[in-house]
Amino acid sequence: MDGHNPLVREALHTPGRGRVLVVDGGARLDCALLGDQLAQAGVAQGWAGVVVNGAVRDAARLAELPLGVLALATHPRRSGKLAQGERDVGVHFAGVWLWPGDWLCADEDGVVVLPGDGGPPDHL
Ligand SMILES: O=C([O-])CC(=O)C(=O)O
Ligand SMILES: [Mg+2]
Repeated sequence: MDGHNPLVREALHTPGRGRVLVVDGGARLDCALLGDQLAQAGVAQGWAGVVVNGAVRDAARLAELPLGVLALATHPRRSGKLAQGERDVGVHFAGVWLWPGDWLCADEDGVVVLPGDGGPPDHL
């Protein structure tokens, strides 16, 4: 999504049903794709967590919310507001593919991915 977060906003305003939102921000560290307002919306919609391959902001407030948030870094600058990017697709970062339907187990040390039934297409 290259520094723009409207798709994150859109996702977190839909029912989470206990799921984790995975956001591939291309490891950009110069703007925040998530902050306390979007995280609060995610809590209200029943999301369990957000994993961001990029940066977040409002870190002190994020830490107080009942939402698991993992990111590469914090950065105070808000992201752009163009509706760029894709939703409900596989993403590849940190050497791992993640697919819709995979299970994520996370703690303070990191994330383990367990394959779900969404799976990669046969050609991968
Ligand atoms: O508005 C944004 O782009 C991110 C943010 O600070 C928030 O969600 O509170
Ligand atoms: Mg904010």
